[in-house]
Amino acid sequence: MMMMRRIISERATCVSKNFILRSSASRFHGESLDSSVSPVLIPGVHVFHCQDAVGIVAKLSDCIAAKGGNILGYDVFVPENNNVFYSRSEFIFDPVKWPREQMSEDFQAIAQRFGAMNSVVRVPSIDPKYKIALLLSKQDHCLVEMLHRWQDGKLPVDITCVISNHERASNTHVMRFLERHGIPYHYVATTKDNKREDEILDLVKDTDFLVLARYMQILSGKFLKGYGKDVINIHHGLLPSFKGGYPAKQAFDAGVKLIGATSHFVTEELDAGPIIEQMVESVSHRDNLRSFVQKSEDLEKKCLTKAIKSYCELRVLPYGANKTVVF
Ligand SMILES: Nc1nc2c(c(=O)[nH]1)N[C@@H](CN(C=O)c1ccc(C(=O)N[C@@H](CCC(=O)O)C(=O)O)cc1)CN2
Repeated sequence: MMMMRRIISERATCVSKNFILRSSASRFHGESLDSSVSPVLIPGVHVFHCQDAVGIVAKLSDCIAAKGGNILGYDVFVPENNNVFYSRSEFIFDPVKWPREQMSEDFQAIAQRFGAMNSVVRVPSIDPKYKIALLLSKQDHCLVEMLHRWQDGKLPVDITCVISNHERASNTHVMRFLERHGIPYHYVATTKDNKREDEILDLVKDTDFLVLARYMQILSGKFLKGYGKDVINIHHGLLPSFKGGYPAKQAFDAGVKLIGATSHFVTEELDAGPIIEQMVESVSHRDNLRSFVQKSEDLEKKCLTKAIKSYCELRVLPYGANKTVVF
């Protein structure tokens, strides 16, 4: 699982959109700025994971402050009996005073100083959006939700393509939406004996991560190794219960009083990867299988989009063998 293991030093590009935060009365270095002369400030996020040591927060916060950055939020997690340190900081800064390339170098220097296992910085208004491909089978409610959240800007990603082992008529809502937005749809028919993973790998080679939005084919270890980046799945059940197919029916047959959905990283073992997000809803004797399925589908749509948003905002970090820290 390659979650966020990249030490990213993206190339600076011009500020791609007017995503500017004017500091009306913000202060840094003690100067008080009024809106007539204040520089344009833009948001940045930095996540850090290293062996615990004294002075990490001081070094990281000084790195930001020394370049005139102003920290707006700072989360730290140091687990008990485990000598590791996690942090996520949100800050605003003047890209003229702190050029993007220099920012990567400055955080990289601290990462080297502490032998960090993870140090990722992102400036949403400068850095390229994450490129993702969406894989699905027959049901498309998760895909539709993802497309609508992407359309209303809540999912800051570039969808490079949609891949499915089911064909869809061109006059369907999904296909018309994809055509309108220039998102290619690839029908890759799979069989038990031929999962056509090499073709899928070729289609997704330029993405930053993959999203399985009800893709009902088990990906091989060879595929996951070959892809080498994160794959995020939505399971319409409350893992680790009810792994595998038809979890809503498994839950119904088990007489549960809570149903749920789980978004997790995909590993070779089915439905066993580190959990990113879970959502639950009560059910009762008054529910039937149809309402179990309907409630599960409503939960999984929300759970998946929240997990993808958290991932894009650098809130998700690997923790131990099979857990996550989600700031
Ligand atoms: N390596 C992994 N691949 C996939 C995972 C995973 O965790 N690791 N998650 C699944 C999604 N999934 C549940 O969320 C799931 C998908 C498929 C099956 C299953 O039994 N598939 C059958 C074929 C079913 C069909 O063709 O309709 C099979 O592959 O034999 C169970 C659970 C996505 N991939």
